Amino acid sequence: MRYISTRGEAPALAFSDALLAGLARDGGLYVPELFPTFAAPEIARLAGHSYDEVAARVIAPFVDASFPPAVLKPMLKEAYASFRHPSTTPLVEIAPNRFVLELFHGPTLAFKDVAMQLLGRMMDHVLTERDQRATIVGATSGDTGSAAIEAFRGRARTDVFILYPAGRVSEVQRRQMTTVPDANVHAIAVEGTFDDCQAHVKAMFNHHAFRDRLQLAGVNSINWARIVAQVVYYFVAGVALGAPHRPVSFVVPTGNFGDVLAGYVAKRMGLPVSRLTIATNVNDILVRTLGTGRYEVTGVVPSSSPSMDIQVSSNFERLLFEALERDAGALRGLMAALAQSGAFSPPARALEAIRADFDAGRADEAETLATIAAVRRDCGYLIDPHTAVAVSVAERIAHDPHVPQIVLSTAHPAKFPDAVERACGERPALPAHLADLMGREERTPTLPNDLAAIEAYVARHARAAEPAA
Ligand SMILES: Cc1ncc(COP(=O)(O)O)c(C=O)c1O
Ligand SMILES: N[C@@H](CCOP(=O)(O)O)C(=O)O
Repeated sequence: MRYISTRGEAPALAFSDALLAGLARDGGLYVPELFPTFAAPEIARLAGHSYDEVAARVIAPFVDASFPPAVLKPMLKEAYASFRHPSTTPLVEIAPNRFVLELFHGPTLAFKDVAMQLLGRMMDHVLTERDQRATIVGATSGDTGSAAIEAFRGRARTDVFILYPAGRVSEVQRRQMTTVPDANVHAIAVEGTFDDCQAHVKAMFNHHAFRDRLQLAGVNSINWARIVAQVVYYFVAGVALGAPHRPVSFVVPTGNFGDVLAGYVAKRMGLPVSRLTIATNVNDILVRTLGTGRYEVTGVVPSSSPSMDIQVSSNFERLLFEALERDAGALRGLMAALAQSGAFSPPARALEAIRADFDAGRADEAETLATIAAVRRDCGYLIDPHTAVAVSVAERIAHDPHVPQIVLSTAHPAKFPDAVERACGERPALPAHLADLMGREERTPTLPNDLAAIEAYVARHARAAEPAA
């Protein structure tokens, strides 16, 4: 399997090279040359296997010679051994034929751990094979950062620099990043929004001299390995609820579009997915795009689901590439319009292709908080604000009641105790391994919203230019 850039002007790479490359050198995102497919009997045979066994089968067609089964299988076993639930990603029925897929049983209490626990091991493996170091730069609206820090802390071959928007993540999220004492970890507060942080990360990749000198690598969902690891739980949940013998649908709390894109990939691989519903908070650029046909960036509005306070939805580019029938020139045109005027209008046939697979809905603040309260009252079940956005949309979107509807639960409620308490009067406690989080010492520089200042900081603290130990 080779990986090509959505912008069509970067060299095609093998999996391990795409894993370390992050953003393609033409500014695009890597995608597989083609989507591997599973026939219905192969999908049926996934039933009854553990999470890591299913992962080994789903991921195998995407990787290269660095990850033969003898490497990949134990790596997956070890990655998911850190999850606190024996099923890794269990399903809970909250209404007839409506299920919550709990993705937050990993070490940092968000769905990002599912991919990041694997990505950390994969990168370390390739860097060791090549006797290389890397400087990881990432942007976070709260959860990618802590998951990446947890996955890479203390690793000899990597330094991790995470940019987060100052004052725009929850206190638990911030402390999960800023209280990690390992010397290779740098959690940096940036005086801007998540979109600013993500733009700085992409700009560092597009600054080729800087990128090469520091041996930059990416752990955001610009990294294809993140997407692949997330495809697994769509198969796990779908098969548990009757696929391939019957279709299932998914409702996905969405910001940067990595998670719901993984659902689309699962569908392209043969999982019978009837609908993929994009659920957003008031930062609803994707809902507006599907509704009006115009992708138009407006200002970010802070919400009680801060991880989804995103306007520039990075992975939408991968979907557009597919919807444009992989016409990289056409995609470059849309991305140039976005860079120039903050907006573009996909051609009608691309929009039609997107609407054939996706629905979209949004939940405002009142709806989100009311949903937390209602689910607690009616089901005795506590959900976080991101999950609540999706449950709220799931309840309102047109849907075939015979098709199981799976709502992705992307974070543990204890990551957002203030919002949950405001909604239902109950303050969820952190699990035992984080019980003393609020008392731990923080370490976090604040930098201006300025690329040069951020690059200077990274260059001063990264060890990548030194020879590997
Ligand atoms: C808790 C939570 N829910 C939902 C999302 C949105 O996921 P994505 O960015 O993959 O669309 C995020 C951020 O990625 C998140 O941290
Ligand atoms: N919501 C995310 C934003 C970054 O998304 P990613 O999937 O591209 O890493 C976060 O919590 O940081």
